[in-house]
Amino acid sequence: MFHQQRHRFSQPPSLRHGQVRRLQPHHSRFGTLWRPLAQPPETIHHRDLLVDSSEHVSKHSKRRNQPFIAPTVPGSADGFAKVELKLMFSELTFNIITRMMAVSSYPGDFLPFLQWVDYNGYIRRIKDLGKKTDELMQEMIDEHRRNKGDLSIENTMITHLLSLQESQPQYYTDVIIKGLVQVILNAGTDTTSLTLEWAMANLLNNPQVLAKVRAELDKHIGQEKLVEEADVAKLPYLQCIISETLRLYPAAPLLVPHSAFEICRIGGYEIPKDSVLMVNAWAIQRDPMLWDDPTSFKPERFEQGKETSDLIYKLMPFGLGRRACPGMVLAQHVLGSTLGALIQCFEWERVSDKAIDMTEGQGLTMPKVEPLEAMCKASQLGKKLLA
Ligand code: HEM
Repeated sequence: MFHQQRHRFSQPPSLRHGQVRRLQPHHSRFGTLWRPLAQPPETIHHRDLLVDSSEHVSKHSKRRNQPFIAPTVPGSADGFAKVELKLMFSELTFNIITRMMAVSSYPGDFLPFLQWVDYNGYIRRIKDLGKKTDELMQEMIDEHRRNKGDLSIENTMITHLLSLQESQPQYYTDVIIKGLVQVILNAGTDTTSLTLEWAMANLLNNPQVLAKVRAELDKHIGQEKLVEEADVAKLPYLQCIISETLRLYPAAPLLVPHSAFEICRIGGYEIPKDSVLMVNAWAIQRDPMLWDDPTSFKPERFEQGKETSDLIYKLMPFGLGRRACPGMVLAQHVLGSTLGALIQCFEWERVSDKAIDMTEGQGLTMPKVEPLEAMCKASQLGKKLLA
């Protein structure tokens, strides 16, 4: 019997790029926060995150007292349960980014903003939402100001920006800080959650790949402990799956527009000064001149020793050069540990025998037209953690 419920989960913030530290819960007036352990082993411990998610409430004040939500999928301990992954991944990445910026989690306040597409009253709605978003971000800043010196917020992005405001008040105004917060939110959430969705869709359509990565996880991590961020380095096939997903489904298929400061030559073409240049990474990453069997999902192509020459010029999901994505390392940590944990904790199947529809939708980022749903059943470790 399938359980048709929707579930959500989230994780703690990854820390600054490349920095991986173990977190411990700290109960403060902001709710349950996660702070680095005084003594590393330098890793985030997912087991610490498994806390009750049943109290997901919409009131802003109440949500603040809520701990992190973990991958709890009711029904999955007894058999296969249906789960909508798109929503889960959106909340997960949104929580990670907001916690990195401000510790608290604000998905309910922002989700309407992410879902504003509507035919009627478009401009008015955008203005209203812009105002609400601005108020919410101003509140994040004011709250940090009121609680200056509080250890629980000492390492958030907003705290660092406010300290820059003290030394350079003309530049780091509240408006600039809100702009930076907004940029990170926009750039970091959708991209990561869409990539997770594409990766899971590919795994569900390629059960042999899923079986192979499960074997890798069993061999290197086992069912006694949950995969941690630091373990991802020991899981080359999982990393190949992430590369292959980003090759076929780059979240920003045209990267972002670049402008030429000077005349330059690219691929034999002269690019006039001030031209706006769009790079079609999607096409380059599927170019039959560059890749064997380019449209097939084959993580093996990235296995050691293969595809090393010129890889940097033909695989560019994070862009290249000095304006390349600054969130790349963070994204890779989140993608690796989230996919690893999902594969370790659950068996996965499609909702029907039909292959998952991989049609790409439109947008600044590249969504999957059909939001991904799947059936999952808790593994031995999953059951233990959910118990
Ligand atoms: C799978 C996840 C992600 C993908 C595929 C991705 C991809 C990209 C791409 C293609 C660009 C433009 C690069 C260029 O101009 O050539 C970009 C820029 C950017 N990304 Fe990401 N990104 C991801 C995750 C993140 C995360 C997690 C963050 C932050 C927490 C982030 C923050 C940014 C920022 C701030 C920029 C603008 C950089 C600039 O203009 O100098 N991204 N990203």
